[in-house]
Amino acid sequence: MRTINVDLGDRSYPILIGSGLLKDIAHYCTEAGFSERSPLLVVSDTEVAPRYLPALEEALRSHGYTVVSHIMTAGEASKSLAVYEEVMTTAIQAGLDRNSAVLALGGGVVGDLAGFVAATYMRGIGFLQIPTTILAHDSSVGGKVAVNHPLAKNMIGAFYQPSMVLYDLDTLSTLPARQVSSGLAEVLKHGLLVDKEFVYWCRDHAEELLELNVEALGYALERGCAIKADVVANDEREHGLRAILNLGHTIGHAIEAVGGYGVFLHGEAIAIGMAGSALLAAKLGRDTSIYEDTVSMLTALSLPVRLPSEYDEDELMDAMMHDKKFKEGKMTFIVPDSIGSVSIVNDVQESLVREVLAELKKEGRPW
Ligand SMILES: NC(=O)c1ccc[n+]([C@@H]2O[C@H](COP(=O)([O-])OP(=O)(O)OC[C@H]3O[C@@H](n4cnc5c(N)ncnc54)[C@H](O)[C@@H]3O)[C@@H](O)[C@H]2O)c1
Ligand SMILES: O=C(O)C(=O)C[C@@H](O)[C@H](O)[C@H](O)COP(=O)(O)O
Ligand SMILES: [Zn+2]
Repeated sequence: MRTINVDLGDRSYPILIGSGLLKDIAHYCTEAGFSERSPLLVVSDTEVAPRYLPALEEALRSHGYTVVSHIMTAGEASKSLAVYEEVMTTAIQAGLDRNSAVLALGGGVVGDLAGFVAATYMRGIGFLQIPTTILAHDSSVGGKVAVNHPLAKNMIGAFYQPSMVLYDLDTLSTLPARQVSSGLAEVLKHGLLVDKEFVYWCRDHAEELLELNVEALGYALERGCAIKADVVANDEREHGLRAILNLGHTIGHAIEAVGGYGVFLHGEAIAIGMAGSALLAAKLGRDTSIYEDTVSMLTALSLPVRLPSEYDEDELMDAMMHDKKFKEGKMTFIVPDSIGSVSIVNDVQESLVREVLAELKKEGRPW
């Protein structure tokens, strides 16, 4: 088993990555301090629950826990205030109390929504993340929990750390290929931020990663989680450094909101956004090889790097004005300086962003 600690003082917690962890769920709940006298709420979705929920419930009940489960429709469209209210109704009807906990069994959609329920039910109860997608190595760590507003991603949320992240690699074997690539976009992102060697390792092991080779995947998730944990430990509430985790997200979130949630998967939208950030880097005087390398690595992971022509640039610009880094009338972008190093650039000219969007729609090299 691989263990990474998220170092946040009295809110520190471990990320456990390994095979077969779910059968010991009751042990981990006890370790997290969850009481057997208060009901637990498991939140999952219609793809994950049939595969992994019955065994999880049984393992908890056989150790004396009372469990109630809420199964939401799979997909990004469920990350909404309406579904949040439905889960809250389940929690209230099941009699969850202040010593209860929410267990998020699923990908980032389940984790973000269930975490927001945990953060707000009776002003905060216990929370355990059980990620089942590659992408969720990112979403389960760091405590950003939220639901979407139709006009902007993750607009309604909180910072609320889990007590533990329990990453059972066995669950990843049932992921569809498109979800594998989407998750690898955020793995690559973590490398692009701070670790050039890891980026090239990802490129060299792209095939193994896409085939879900357990050794390669275990290492990639451990490295991705470790990079994220380190950034979060240094700037939990995004006063500065943490903004780098948003590489590709200014454009990516706009694509998700404008196209409709779930049309492009989160990792796919972020892949196009990272290609856009690399184009912006070139416009700001960085080496064009950053764009070439970024695009070739995204392509190796079967990720999109082009924006479909029907995406309206005015609508995308409007959506970007709702980005959380749009402050005091200024657009901030995370811009690569080289592979494995980025800067936070404030006050990016709107005209440059429009040029990037136009070029993202074109086939072939922009120069
Ligand atoms: N909180 C954060 O810091 C953070 C970080 C990154 C992304 N996010 C959010 O995460 C979300 C995307 O996460 P995601 O890609 O995991 O999406 P997701 O939760 O929708 O999961 C993707 C799809 O895979 C299915 N699935 C999940 N596990 C499976 C398994 N083991 N086998 C078969 N199918 C499985 C799901 O049912 C879903 O259809 C976005 O909403 C994004 O904004 C949050
Ligand atoms: O944890 C972070 O910080 C991130 O930015 C990670 C992102 O991958 C993630 O998509 C996050 O939800 C975006 O946050 P937001 O504050 O831009 O909504
Ligand atoms: Zn993301």
